[in-house]
Amino acid sequence: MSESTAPAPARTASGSAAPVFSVRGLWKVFGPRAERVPGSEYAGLPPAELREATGCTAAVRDVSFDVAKGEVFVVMGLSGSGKSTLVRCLTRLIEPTSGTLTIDGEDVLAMDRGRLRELRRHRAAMVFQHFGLLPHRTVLDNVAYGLEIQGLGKAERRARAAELVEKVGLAGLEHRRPAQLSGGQQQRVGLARALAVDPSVLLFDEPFSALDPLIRREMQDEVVRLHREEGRTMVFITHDLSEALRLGTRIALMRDGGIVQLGTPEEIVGSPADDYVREFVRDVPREQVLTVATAMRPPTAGDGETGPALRPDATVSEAIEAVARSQQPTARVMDDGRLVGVVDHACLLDVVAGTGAHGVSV
Ligand SMILES: Nc1ncnc2c1ncn2[C@@H]1O[C@H](COP(=O)(O)OP(=O)(O)OP(=O)(O)O)[C@@H](O)[C@H]1O
Repeated sequence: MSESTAPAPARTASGSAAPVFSVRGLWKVFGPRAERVPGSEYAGLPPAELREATGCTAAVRDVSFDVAKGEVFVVMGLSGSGKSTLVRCLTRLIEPTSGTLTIDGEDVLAMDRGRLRELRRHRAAMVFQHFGLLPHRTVLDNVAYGLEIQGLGKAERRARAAELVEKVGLAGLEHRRPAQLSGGQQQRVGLARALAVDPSVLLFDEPFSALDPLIRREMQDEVVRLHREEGRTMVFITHDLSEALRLGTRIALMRDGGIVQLGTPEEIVGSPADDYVREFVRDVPREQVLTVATAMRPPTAGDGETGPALRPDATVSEAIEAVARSQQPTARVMDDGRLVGVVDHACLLDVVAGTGAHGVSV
């Protein structure tokens, strides 16, 4: 069966556990007397008019969401939509203008400097596009660095660092220096270093955008694998839709500082919230994102005896392959041994053509 483009790593039902981050009515306004903008008559103005009237830019505009424990929460949008500002607000690398923000139930806006340092070092580690590696240190020592500032003894931190170097696929390169590594390998060191402090959430700021496409794909697989193995919570910024669809448990699509849609890849592609989102996802191969649970029809008499069996979260593309291989007219969608629906040629083609109830009608 072919690999799905959205490899569903531990898709936690959002809201089922206490969220890691909880954000409500968050604003970040840059410019003179920024604090007068949220909640005022200026708040609803389009960006150009807001700038004209106040000299301010609302980089983040009244945003609310939860990041569920164990999910990969992707923040996606075009350049300038507010992604970096939003994610930097989460650890107050940028100070929000207004709103509320908690991590594991603790008020981030009330944290003093010491507590904030602790938050950034141990609880919410950031992986940047420019890896910020120490050039004179070896791979192993770069990874151990995060543990050094945590106060771990030398033997212990080298042992832990060696484990992580192995985990991100760099075994054998421990003693190289960053300049002796490729971009992808350097990014793996950055990843291992962030993992070293065992944070409750990893924040990625466009970490792979400088990598060439093949290496980028490899690094995405690495993130999926790490997420699958560890179930670690991740917030991942990207402007690349296919990366978002591949990695995201849920995607927040930003435009002009606001979130225009927040949903699973399947929801974003299958039910775009407005014309902007519809245009954004227009070229996505829907059959690789939509699942048979969305495409199926109820079983009728006679269905259910033949045809290949599929899980409800199998993609339509996997279903097409299964039906084609079996040369049966339908596939059965089975959940826990129970027949929950059937996909036939018409259901599958509707998704590909975007003509069914669940396709993106244009
Ligand atoms: N320090 C600042 N002062 C004034 N305006 C800023 C500042 N930082 C960001 N902005 C503005 O806020 C908006 C959002 O910027 P931000 O960098 O968050 O977007 P982004 O989606 O991360 O973009 P990119 O993908 O290009 O990194 C932009 O209009 C930007 O010009």
